[in-house]
Amino acid sequence: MTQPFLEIDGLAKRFPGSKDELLTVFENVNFDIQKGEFVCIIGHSGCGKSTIMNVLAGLDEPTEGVVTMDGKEVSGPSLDRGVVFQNYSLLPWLTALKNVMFGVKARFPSWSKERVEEHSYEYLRMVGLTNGAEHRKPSQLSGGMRQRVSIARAFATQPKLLLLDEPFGALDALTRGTIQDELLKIWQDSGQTVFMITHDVDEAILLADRILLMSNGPFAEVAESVVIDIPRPRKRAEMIHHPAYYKIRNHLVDFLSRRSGEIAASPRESSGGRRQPLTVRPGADDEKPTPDAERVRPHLVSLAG
Ligand SMILES: Nc1ncnc2c1ncn2[C@@H]1O[C@H](COP(=O)(O)OP(=O)(O)OP(=O)(O)O)[C@@H](O)[C@H]1O
Repeated sequence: MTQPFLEIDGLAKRFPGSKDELLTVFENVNFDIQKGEFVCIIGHSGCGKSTIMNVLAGLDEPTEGVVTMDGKEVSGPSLDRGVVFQNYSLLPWLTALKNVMFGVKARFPSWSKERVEEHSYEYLRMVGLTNGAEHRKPSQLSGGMRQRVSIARAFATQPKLLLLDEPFGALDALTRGTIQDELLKIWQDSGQTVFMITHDVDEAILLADRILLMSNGPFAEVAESVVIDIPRPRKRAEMIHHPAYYKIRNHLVDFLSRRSGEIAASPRESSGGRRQPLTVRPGADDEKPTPDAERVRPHLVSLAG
């Protein structure tokens, strides 16, 4: 078997807690991502999604475990990994265009200024920011516009791995839909690998090949890897009629509303082995009608064996 593009092996993160105790946010987190995959991660607030993303970005170190990308251990940030945070992280003294150009110049140092500008402008156009907004500084833009600049900057640098931390949270529904479509186009054309945090199950089903589900913290785990068996290209309006759609959706909602807490409350295994998430295909068992959510029996396949 070929080595996965991204390997997360035995990851744990502990912070100093109250008194002398350590707060274990998550531990024994193991999963792989193949080259070109689009993977979303969902879990309740505080389970450690952003911490995992920061470790993948090389911006934070795990307490235990290793992340390997393209066969090399991740240690520190790299232009091969582009990050879009919830809080934009733009350079306040530069215009929107110059913010994007800054990233592009660093990524492609041999390009001429004209090429850098043209390329940056193209990505700002994709996110709908070329009507004068490109010459404004972040303080002169709305929150949603700033977020679009930061999305354009990450996409324009064409990293091998795109890390997106709730990138569309601040956008109105219409803009969000447009940028989701652009993201899918860019991803499909570029063969980039995407890892994205979202709280929106419909967004995750629309975008992802697989959705990782995290149980509640502390001691959170990546419990399941849900395969989205809905063919591409996916269109919002048509996708909801696909037989797999509500089975997947029910499965995700059931996990978030019930099982994420049950897993957290159950005794932890102390086997010490590399615990892989269960691969679940709720959409694969579509021969029998399933009239209500409670009766959906996902087809479970364990990767652990
Ligand atoms: N520097 C830190 N020091 C102490 N605790 C921290 C630190 N950073 C994060 N935490 C704790 O780690 C836990 C996980 O935080 P993280 O931001 O990764 O969660 P999340 O799943 O991304 O949450 P959200 O969905 O709300 O963004 C939280 O309990 C948080 O308080």
